[in-house]
Amino acid sequence: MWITSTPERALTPTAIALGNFDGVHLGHQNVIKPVLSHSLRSTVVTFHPHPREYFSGEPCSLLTPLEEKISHLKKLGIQQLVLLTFNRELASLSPEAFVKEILINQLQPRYISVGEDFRFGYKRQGNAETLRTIGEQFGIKVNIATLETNQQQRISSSRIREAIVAGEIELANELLGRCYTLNGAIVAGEKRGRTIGFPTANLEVPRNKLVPRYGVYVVKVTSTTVPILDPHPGVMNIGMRPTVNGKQATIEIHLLNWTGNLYQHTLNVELKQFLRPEQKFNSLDELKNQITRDCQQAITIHNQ
Ligand SMILES: Cc1cc2nc3c(=O)[nH]c(=O)nc-3n(C[C@H](O)[C@H](O)[C@H](O)COP(=O)(O)O)c2cc1C
Ligand SMILES: Nc1ncnc2c1ncn2[C@@H]1O[C@H](COP(=O)(O)OP(=O)(O)O)[C@@H](O)[C@H]1O
Repeated sequence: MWITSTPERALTPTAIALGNFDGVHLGHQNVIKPVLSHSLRSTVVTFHPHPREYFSGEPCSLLTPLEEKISHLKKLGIQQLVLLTFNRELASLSPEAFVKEILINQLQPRYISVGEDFRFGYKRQGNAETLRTIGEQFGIKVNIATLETNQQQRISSSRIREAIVAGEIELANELLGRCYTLNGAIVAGEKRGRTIGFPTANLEVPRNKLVPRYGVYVVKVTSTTVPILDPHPGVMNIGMRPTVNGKQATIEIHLLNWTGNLYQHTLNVELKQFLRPEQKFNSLDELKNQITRDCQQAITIHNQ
C-alpha cells in the first residue's frame, strides 16, 4: 500500500523518515528534487511484524527484512515508511474501522494506491474496491494497480521465495525486477581461506533474511564503507562446508582479483547466477582446484 499523507499526524503509529522532507534523494544520482506540494509526503505503509509471523506464531524468513526495505525505499525516493503493529487489535478491525481509525484518523491520506489483490480488515474481509468505496466517502482517491505477471502467472512473494530456495536465482531476479541481495557485516572465520589462496569474507546477514539454496553463486559486490571497485565481481559459497567439516552454515565471498581488508565493513552482495551445489571434496587441494574453476566460470559470466 502506498499513501500520500500530510505530515502532522503521520508520525503515529510508527513512522520512519527516509530522507529530507524538503526533497527526495533519487537513488545514487544524488539529485534532490522537490516533488510534492502542500506538505504531502510519499509514504509506504506496511505491517510489522509480518502478518504471516503473527498468525503462525513463529519467526519467518523474509525477502526484505526491515533494514533492507528502508534502504530500497530510500533509493526509490520514498519519504516515509509507516509501520502498523500487527496485533490482535489491528487484526480484529473491520474494513470500515481500519480505514477510519488507522488511515483517516492517523495518516490523513489524500491518495492511496494498492494492488488489485489487496485484502484488509478482520478475516481479510475488505478488498481494493471496498477501500475505494470507503475512501470516496472521505474524499480520498484510491488507485488500484493491476498486477504484474510473468509467463501468465501472478508475481507473488511466495513464487520468488520458492525460486530463491531452489537456487533459481535468475528467475527470482526476473520476478523481483532487481537482483536478490544479501547485506551484512564481514565477520572473522577460521582464517583457512587465505591458506588455500582464496580468502573469503564471511557475511553476517539479519537472522530473519531468507537464505538461498546452499551452493556456489556468481555475485556482484558493492559497499559504501570500503573502497572496493564498485560493483566488484566475485564468487560466493553458502553452506556447511562439508570438506572442512563445518559446524554451521556460512555465507562467504571471494572477490575476484582483489586484495584488502573487509573485516567490520558492510557488503551488499547481488546474486547473479547459481553455479553448482556444495560438494564434499577428499582434500583441500581438490577444493582449491574446483574454486579455481568456479572463479574462471564467474569471470566468463561477468564478461558476457
Ligand atoms: C567459490 C567457493 C566455492 C566453495 N565450494 C565449496 C564446496 O563445494 N565444498 C566445501 O566444503 N566448501 C566450499 N567452499 C568453502 C571453503 O571450504 C571455505 O571457503 C574455506 O574452508 C575457508 O573458510 P574460512 O573462510 O572459514 O577460513 C567454497 C568457497 C568458495 C569461495
Ligand atoms: N579477494 C578477497 N576476497 C575476500 N576477502 C579478502 C580478499 N582479499 C583479502 N580479503 C580479506 O581476507 C579475509 C578472509 O580471509 P580468510 O582467510 O578466509 O579469513 P576468515 O576465515 O576470517 O574469513 C576477508 O575478510 C578480507 O578481510
